[in-house]
Amino acid sequence: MRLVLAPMEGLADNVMRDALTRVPGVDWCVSEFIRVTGSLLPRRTFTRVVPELRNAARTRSGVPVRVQLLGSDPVSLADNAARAAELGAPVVDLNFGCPAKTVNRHRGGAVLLEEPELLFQIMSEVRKTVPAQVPVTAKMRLGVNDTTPAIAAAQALCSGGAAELVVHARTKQQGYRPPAHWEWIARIAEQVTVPVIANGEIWSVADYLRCRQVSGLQDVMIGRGLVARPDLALQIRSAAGEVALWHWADMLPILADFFAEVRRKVEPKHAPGRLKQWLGYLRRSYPEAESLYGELRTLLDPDAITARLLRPPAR
Ligand SMILES: Cc1cc2nc3c(=O)[nH]c(=O)nc-3n(C[C@H](O)[C@H](O)[C@H](O)COP(=O)(O)O)c2cc1C
Repeated sequence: MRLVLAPMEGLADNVMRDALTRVPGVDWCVSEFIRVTGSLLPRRTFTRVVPELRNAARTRSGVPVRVQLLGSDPVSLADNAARAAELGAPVVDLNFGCPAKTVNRHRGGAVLLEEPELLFQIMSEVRKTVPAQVPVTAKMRLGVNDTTPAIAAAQALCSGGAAELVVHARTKQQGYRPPAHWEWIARIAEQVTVPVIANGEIWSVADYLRCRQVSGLQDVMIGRGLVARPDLALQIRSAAGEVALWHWADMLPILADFFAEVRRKVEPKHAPGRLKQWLGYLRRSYPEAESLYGELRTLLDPDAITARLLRPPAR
């Protein structure tokens, strides 16, 4: 079983990846996408989005981080993929799932799913250019407005040389609206010869088990579910899958460190917002997060927030 932290631009940055991988259970992370628009990007662009490249492409807890690129031009994607590999990316991942309007308008992300020939060209050019020992993988949705392109897109990516596919089981039009259509992951997996990883709407062990049953796959990528429940991978790994192995008190030092890192790396005016963003997810899983989230409205002084996080729980 492989459990992966999903790439999430603006949410799972390196500070969040560091925090989430302090809880055991995640096999690897995928970086936020690096947008490739035609030129060879400077090395600093890669290390800005993926600072882990300076740490042998690992989070502080030693979990590998793969580098994700987004674009539509085969040659410049290939050149930038080769640069990512040269900088130490263990795997280069290509994003064919982004639904963002500006990205799609510039022919990137999910819209390319309707162009299997271009998908093939991109993947083969990138595969040809990146050193053979560095796998190239892809992340896709099921289509743009409907699922018609799903199988052809997956096959094109695999024929082009993708070593693995992550399938986010929704179309672009479905955005992030539940449910995720895991049955489509099974259909795709039947039609390709590379390993497939299931993705979409796994928030609990029960969701994982249902996804496994419907998709027929053990390996999953989890995004928002891990932000909301940082021990979800650990729970899934626990034999019964029902015991909470991580408690709210275990989260507090991680939250305090996360906030300290955010204060070091993010503009001060955005720092409390970042903590609030995470607490917004955590309160789905931990009732204790609710009061902290409520207090943040009045508690905008960063030192007070840190002190509050580290205060021993009331008896
Ligand atoms: C805030 C946010 C940002 C995202 N950014 C990316 C991204 O940079 N690259 C990518 O391939 N997918 C991105 N995604 C999609 C996720 O990787 C994942 O496919 C999606 O959230 C479904 O998984 P989940 O239900 O487990 O969250 C993003 C999702 C969210 C919510």
